[in-house]
Amino acid sequence: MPKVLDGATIAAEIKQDVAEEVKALAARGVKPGLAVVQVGHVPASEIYVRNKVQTSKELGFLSEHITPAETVTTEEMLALIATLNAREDIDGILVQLPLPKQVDAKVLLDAIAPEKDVDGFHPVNAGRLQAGRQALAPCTPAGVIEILKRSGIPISGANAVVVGRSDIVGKPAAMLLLHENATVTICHSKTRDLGAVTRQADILVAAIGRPGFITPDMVKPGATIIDVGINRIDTREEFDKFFKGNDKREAAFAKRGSVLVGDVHPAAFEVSGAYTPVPGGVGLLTIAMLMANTVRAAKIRRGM
Ligand SMILES: Nc1nc(=O)c2c([nH]1)NC[C@@H]1CN(c3ccc(C(=O)N[C@@H](CCC(=O)O)C(=O)O)cc3)C=[N+]21
Repeated sequence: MPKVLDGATIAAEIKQDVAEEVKALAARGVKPGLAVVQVGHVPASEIYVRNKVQTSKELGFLSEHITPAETVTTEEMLALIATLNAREDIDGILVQLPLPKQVDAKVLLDAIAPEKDVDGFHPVNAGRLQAGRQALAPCTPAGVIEILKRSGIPISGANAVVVGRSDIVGKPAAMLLLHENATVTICHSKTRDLGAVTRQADILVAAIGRPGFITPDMVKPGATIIDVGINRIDTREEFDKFFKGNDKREAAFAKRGSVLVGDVHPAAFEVSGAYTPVPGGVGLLTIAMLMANTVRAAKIRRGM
């Protein structure tokens, strides 16, 4: 039976560590400050943002939830970011994605002061990460490394295969794995004979954004699978592709009319030695690492 790498347990450990650091900072008169900017009402953003704001409050941060209207302009957003950049009490700025189409997301993300960029999306942080300098790394890939380390899965010397090359997940995950001395391969939609490559993986990171894309034949028996995908399934046909005969998921589907599935087909997990479930895996780590990044940003920026 494969081992389930429980995101909730590991996230709780990280948050415990962050809480200790917050206590030590408080003794020195410092409170980490996080500003979460949420534009308009993207249904998917509601849960995530609520979770981020709530967690930062629980940990004793100064927490600000800023909610510009759906109709906000790029100029207005730039003015907001300039204000947050200048504020002494704010250590981290997060602009929740996606943004409405009249707002130029790239221009905005590039305007966030790199030392306050707790998402690790700024090109300066991407460059620092790749150059092996002190950097704020993107939260999801940082969470992937934490899961592996805290679960005692050896990274050094392992064959790590990352499927997906996004700037937010795939690329930085590959870089972080490389820094941990894995032998890293990045695959994508043009990769020839993808299964032959993924079957070499001791650590398989799935960050494609397509439900159940990784099938059992693509997995080396005993491999560790980290499933980064979060896809909502809301038709019976799709449901049956992944969860036919699964009573627990059936109940969830009946209750809410939808369920989440990762980028890995549930049957592929059965071939693995250990895997992160969806939900309850990497997503929870993303939030915990945002908290860790904010404390780190506070310490660096305040010279501590
Ligand atoms: N600037 C920015 N930074 C982000 O980090 C960012 C973003 N924009 N836009 C959207 C994505 C998505 N994201 C998630 C965070 C937590 C869960 C999470 O907690 N998931 C839980 C619950 C999932 C559920 O029940 O819906 C789980 O996987 O178990 C998922 C996804 C952060 N993102």
